[in-house]
Amino acid sequence: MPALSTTMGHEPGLYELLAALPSQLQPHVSRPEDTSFLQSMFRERSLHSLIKIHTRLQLYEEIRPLPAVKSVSSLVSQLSEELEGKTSSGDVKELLALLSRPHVKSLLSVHDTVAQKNYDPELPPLPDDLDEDEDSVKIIRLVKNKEPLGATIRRDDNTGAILIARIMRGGAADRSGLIHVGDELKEVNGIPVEDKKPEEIIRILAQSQGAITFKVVPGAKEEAPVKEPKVFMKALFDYNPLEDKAIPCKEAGLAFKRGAILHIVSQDDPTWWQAKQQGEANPRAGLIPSKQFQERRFAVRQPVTTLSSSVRSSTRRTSSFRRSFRLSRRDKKTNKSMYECKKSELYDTADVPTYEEVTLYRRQTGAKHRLVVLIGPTGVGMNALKRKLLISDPQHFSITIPHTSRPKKNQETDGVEYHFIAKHLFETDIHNNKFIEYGEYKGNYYGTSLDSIRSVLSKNKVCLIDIQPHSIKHLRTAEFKPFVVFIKPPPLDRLRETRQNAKFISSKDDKANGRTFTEEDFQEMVRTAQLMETQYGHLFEKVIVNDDLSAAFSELRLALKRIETEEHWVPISWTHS
Ligand SMILES: Nc1ncnc2c1ncn2[C@@H]1O[C@H](COP(=O)(O)OP(=O)(O)OP(=O)(O)O)[C@@H](O)[C@H]1O
Repeated sequence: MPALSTTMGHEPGLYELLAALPSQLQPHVSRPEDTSFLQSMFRERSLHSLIKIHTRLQLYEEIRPLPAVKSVSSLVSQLSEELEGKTSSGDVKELLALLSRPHVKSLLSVHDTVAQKNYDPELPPLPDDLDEDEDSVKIIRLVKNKEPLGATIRRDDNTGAILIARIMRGGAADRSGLIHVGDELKEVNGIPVEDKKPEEIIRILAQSQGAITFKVVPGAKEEAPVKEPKVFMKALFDYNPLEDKAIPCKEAGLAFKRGAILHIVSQDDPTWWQAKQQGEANPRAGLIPSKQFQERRFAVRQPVTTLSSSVRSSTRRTSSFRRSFRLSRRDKKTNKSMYECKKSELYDTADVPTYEEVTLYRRQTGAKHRLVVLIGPTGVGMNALKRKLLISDPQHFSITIPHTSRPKKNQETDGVEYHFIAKHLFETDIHNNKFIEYGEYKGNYYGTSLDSIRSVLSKNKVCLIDIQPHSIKHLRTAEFKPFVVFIKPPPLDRLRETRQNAKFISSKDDKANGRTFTEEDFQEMVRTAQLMETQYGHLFEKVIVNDDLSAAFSELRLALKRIETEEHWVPISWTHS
């Protein structure tokens, strides 16, 4: 192929690139006819001309020429008039002949249009014989690219008219500002829609490409310009409009995952809100089920399997290390009852995971830290992670001191290993809801009190606790602002590999009883983790898979650093106490 001309001199690189393109593209082109097509395309004179124009335009961008006069046509007609009487000179005759040529006249007129920036088309005058009573009809032309138009339609039950039901915020229809809710649709691309079903109209729209013409009768009241409300919701469930039978228009729906932050731009419709996903570039809002509607739908569904939330007894004593008291210590006798299916349990509608209103929050320097709550199946490594955090920075991290009603041993100090209190006082505290969790082991009570958490937080330290997931809701207050981290076991093969030498009970006290993990332990761990995630996943702000312990620790450390220093989303109710 001959080298392309580089005589323009401005962009030799571009010409060289064009010349080199066919050989560069060679490996990607399989058919010979495609190769010859490419070669002839790059040789094409019009392409070369386009490049020249492009280069010139770039030059103009830099110099930006300004017109000397705005109306050169009138100047020329003045000049022609003055020269009319002096036609004796041959030059004057030639000039007059030139100036009167249609091409030159058109060129001058184009110059004036550009100089005056007069680009608007001239509209024909309105006819004089307009019927005042006739509905004013608007003809609207929208250019449709790949994105949907962002409007939904419905048939009016009384009149049978096809009306615009919704305009999606930020969508093509909304951006045009020409179509409004309540407008009556008469025609699409010249096809009358009165006798058509909404689905048929949608099909016509979907099949149309490029410019679409609508004939509409404007609705009675124009929508007042709406200010986008600043409501942000955290999604507590996964949503896929394509699987939702109730949504009025699947294409208009917005899919999202649990944990997504949604900017709710319209709550006008009590059933279908409009929302945009925070942090996503798409300017068009999509339909999502409203909180109320989603709650109603969920309320009729029963959870298949739930982790029991009522087990309060038969627990083992926790280790001296584990001061944050936890009832899930695996005990062959009690384990079954803790995780069994409770089909009879009524689903608490307050727990229906739909949306939670959130706001951005940044911890002020010196303000109390958020309470760090680790959740996970027994044996997954919560203690190991807490221990690593404590060792990494003992001035910064701390754990709670549990209460017990058992007698103090000689080597123990009250308020160090435990707060030792009498049984009847323990029972009074249980009665007064002073414990976040408590249990009984060999006739003695053990428990973690809310005050023990407060005590750590008031020292301006990060308090680390691990609790049963059903206890989280009692801590979800402005006071504690819990940061809930789910410690998840890796897949079974990785559990077997990484826990070969690990002891089930990790504490010093229980070392004598420590044994290695069995296959049953691993399966139980994975199964429980799945149940926890299904039932309480919406409460987890962070999920860390504890495969390699050091990696899990680094991930946890980083997450904790972030919530201490960076802005992040928290429930709005936590910020105005
Ligand atoms: N990623 C890991 N790789 C290998 N061993 C691990 C890992 N994480 C934890 N372990 C080991 O597994 C055992 C159980 O861990 P740990 O006691 O921290 O679990 P836990 O979640 O606190 O359970 P429990 O609630 O029963 O106390 C310990 O011996 C610990 O050292």
